[in-house]
Amino acid sequence: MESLVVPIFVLDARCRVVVWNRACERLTGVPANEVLGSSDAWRSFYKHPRPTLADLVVQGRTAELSALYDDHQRLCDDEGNLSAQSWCDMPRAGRRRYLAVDVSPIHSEDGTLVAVVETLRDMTAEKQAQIALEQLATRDGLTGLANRRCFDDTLHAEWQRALRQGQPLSLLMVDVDNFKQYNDAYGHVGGDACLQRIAGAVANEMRANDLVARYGGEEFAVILPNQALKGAAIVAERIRCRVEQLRLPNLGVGNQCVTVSIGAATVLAAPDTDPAGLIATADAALYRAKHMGRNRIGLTLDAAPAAAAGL
Ligand SMILES: Nc1nc2c(ncn2[C@@H]2O[C@H](COP(=O)(O)OP(=O)(O)OP(=O)(O)O)[C@@H](O)[C@H]2O)c(=O)[nH]1
Repeated sequence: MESLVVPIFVLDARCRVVVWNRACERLTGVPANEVLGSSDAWRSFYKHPRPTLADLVVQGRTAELSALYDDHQRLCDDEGNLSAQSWCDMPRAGRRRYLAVDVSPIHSEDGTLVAVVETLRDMTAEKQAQIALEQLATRDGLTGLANRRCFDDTLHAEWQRALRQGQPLSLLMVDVDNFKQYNDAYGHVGGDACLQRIAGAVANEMRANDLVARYGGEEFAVILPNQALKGAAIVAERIRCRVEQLRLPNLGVGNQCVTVSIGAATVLAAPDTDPAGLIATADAALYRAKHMGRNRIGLTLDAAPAAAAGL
């Protein structure tokens, strides 16, 4: 076990470390003589007290697996072997690592647990690649906001939730004013930088449950779950002000600064309606805001959904 290339440690039936091989020393940065005999294996992996997978098995606390690991499974041989994955702080190695760990209990002939062997695999590179792929699939490359696909999926999910819970759902469509002129004055690269500043300003106004996405081109969409039209209008006004306060000059339009127009709509989801209707209502409100001179908020004029949302 000592010279195996796979990092391994073993706990006895009182959670004391009885084996800590060289590969485990290399992975954790903790020499064997510091941990052998102690019940502190966790310190090599985590900043704050919590059991290792081997501790959980020794202590019969496997009910806590879901709370402590991103993912876990019982291996199919059904001899009590478990596998789990999570991020570990690795305080002594000085770098966070994503570890996949397997544990195998060892029993005496009479069935008494005598030790638990834990093997570790460093899956950091694979996990980072997976996160990067997920980012690519859901993020807009220019602004880092959620992309259109993520917006569509989230709106659908929030719609279903609003339907189940009978709560209002609001949507803002945010469109940069006179952006063609901006591009003409500053070039496409300048236009891109402007979109990034606006994306940052919009994202700053959001709460944890809201989603801000790049809907396309110079248009952003904001999903506000469980938000009535009055609240949506307040958020919209904050976004409008925030962008105005960036004071990004738009030389293409005289002395004006870059501004946005926003269409806001709210519905109470019902089985005979769909998210496309909410988008259309917010789009119509945006169109009115543009028509009335830009740099303003358009609220839904659709009496039916407004009334249904208790507004
Ligand atoms: N730089 C840059 N420009 C973009 C991008 N996507 C769309 N645009 C530009 O955004 C401009 C949108 O122009 P219009 O649809 O006429 O809208 P507008 O000039 O903002 O006018 P209003 O919306 O009526 O205020 C076009 O010139 C597009 O080329 C992008 O990713 N980067």
